[in-house]
Amino acid sequence: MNNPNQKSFPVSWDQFHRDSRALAWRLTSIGPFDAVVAIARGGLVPATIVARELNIRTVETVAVKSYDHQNQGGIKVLKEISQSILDMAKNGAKVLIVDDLVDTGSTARLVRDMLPGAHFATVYAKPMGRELVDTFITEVSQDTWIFFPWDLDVAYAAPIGGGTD
Ligand SMILES: O=P(O)(O)OC[C@H]1O[C@H](OP(=O)(O)OP(=O)(O)O)[C@H](O)[C@@H]1O
Ligand SMILES: O=c1[nH]c(=O)c2nc[nH]c2[nH]1
Ligand SMILES: [Mg+2]
Repeated sequence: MNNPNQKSFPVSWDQFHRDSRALAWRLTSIGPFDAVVAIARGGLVPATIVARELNIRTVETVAVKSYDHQNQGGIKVLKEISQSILDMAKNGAKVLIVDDLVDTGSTARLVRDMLPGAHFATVYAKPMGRELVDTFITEVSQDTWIFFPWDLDVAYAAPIGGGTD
């Protein structure tokens, strides 16, 4: 269930672009990478930005679903990593896995097992999953829900001091 004491961290498109670029900067000293694997859906946006900045043209997806809105359900792999990428990795290619965030770490654990030698990068990380990520940009507390720009709309905000404007 949604936790009423949960803090919220809304992220704008502009901020997400800047944070994803910062991730790309941090990865320049670790690469070069031969391929990117984006964890769909949330990892698609940062993976596109990172692949563009690092000039990586081979982009693969693995689709994992763990949450229905803010509720964590059973984790499901909806699309596996293609055999050609698994073969590349086995033959020594450097593969970068990208997701938007790591929370409990269950998605990261699952995908890391598919590509044990790959570098795992996320834009945001919560403490429970942080150890599973090789590179991330911003840590938020475990009781914070990150609202991504693709899940948001512009809406009226009541004045901080109460009442209406
Ligand atoms: O560390 P965890 O507790 O596993 O949570 C992190 C995962 O949860 C979200 O994906 P979600 O399953 O909501 O699917 P989506 O990417 O399609 O939004 C997010 O994009 C991460 O992939
Ligand atoms: O949009 C999201 N924000 C989060 O904080 C989160 N944690 C797991 N899955 C998540 N999705
Ligand atoms: Mg996801």
